Amino acid sequence: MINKLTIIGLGLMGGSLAQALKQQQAVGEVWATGRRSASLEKGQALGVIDHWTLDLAEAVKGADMVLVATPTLVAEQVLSDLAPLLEPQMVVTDVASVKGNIRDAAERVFGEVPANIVLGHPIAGSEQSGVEAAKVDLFRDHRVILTPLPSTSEAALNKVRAMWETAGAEVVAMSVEHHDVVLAATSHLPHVLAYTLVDALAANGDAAEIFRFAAGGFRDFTRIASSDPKMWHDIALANRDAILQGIDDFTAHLAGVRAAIADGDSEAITTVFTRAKAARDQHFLGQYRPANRNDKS
Ligand SMILES: NC(=O)C1=CN([C@@H]2O[C@H](COP(=O)(O)OP(=O)(O)OC[C@H]3O[C@@H](n4cnc5c(N)ncnc54)[C@H](O)[C@@H]3O)[C@@H](O)[C@H]2O)C=CC1
Ligand SMILES: O=C(O)C(=O)Cc1ccc(O)cc1
Repeated sequence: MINKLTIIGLGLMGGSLAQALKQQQAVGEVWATGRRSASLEKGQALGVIDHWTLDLAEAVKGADMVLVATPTLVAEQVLSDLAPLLEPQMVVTDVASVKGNIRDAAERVFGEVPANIVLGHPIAGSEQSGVEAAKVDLFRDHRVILTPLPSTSEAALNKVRAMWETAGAEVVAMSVEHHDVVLAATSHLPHVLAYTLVDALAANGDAAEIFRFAAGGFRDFTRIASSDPKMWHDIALANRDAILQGIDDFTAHLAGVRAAIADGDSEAITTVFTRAKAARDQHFLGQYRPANRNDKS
């Protein structure tokens, strides 16, 4: 049971968690704070939160759980704003899509990351944002990755784990480094590709004509290009090295496919397409689960 949950940055993530915890009667009161009153007022009107204030100190006073749910680069700043406000009972966690930059920011602020700060990332969401897009079951049957550090207390880790399990998620733990490499490949690179594909097509010729004749595949492939550009700007910079590696590996692979098409090399084209179909079908159609499979979306 959480007595007072404070959400810093009330949007899709924070709002959905608040709704899930309230539905399970697993939280006493939910407070939120942020830069502007509009989303906070909306959250209160929707019944997602009980109280709000623009004053960070008032918002977190007496809280036993603080959720940092701002865009990724803002979360770095929020951790340092929180430093003088930490109380012994308080557990602080976050939902940012990249973990290394926040861990590094916390080390700069605190020296060693305090035992009661548990970094985390729900692998669930959508291209929508804002508290009005919050969904009570957003995390149900999805994974949440926690990236505990040697300094993290077992009690704080268990409290964050229990919170996400109450929201219906399956919690897995991994290192910060592994998280950032895996998510660069499975989430960050696909978003970069979707944004770039749509931008390239829209810039090149008659965009309206292209979108008018787009089939379902184009819609499926590019849905995530409707995601919040500010959020993805932050992710691109926060996980720069792993994303650059992903772009380079992908570019080399694409060059191989380009060459096969240019050469009319049926065997090479068929090999790549067949291998990709088998890999995707095996994973998503559940025909087999690799022993080390440890992420799902
Ligand atoms: N949207 C998604 O599908 C997922 C998002 N995430 C991560 O969760 C975090 C939040 O994402 P969403 O809830 O989707 O975003 P959102 O845009 O719905 O909510 C973010 C909230 O933070 C507030 N905010 C912005 N700057 C602030 C500041 N300086 N101080 C206080 N509040 C501030 C915004 O006003 C907004 O209310 C991001 O770090 C994102 O990378 C993680 C998993 C999935
Ligand atoms: O919209 C989608 O399909 C997503 O991929 C949502 C998402 C966005 C950011 C994350 O860090 C995790 C999940």
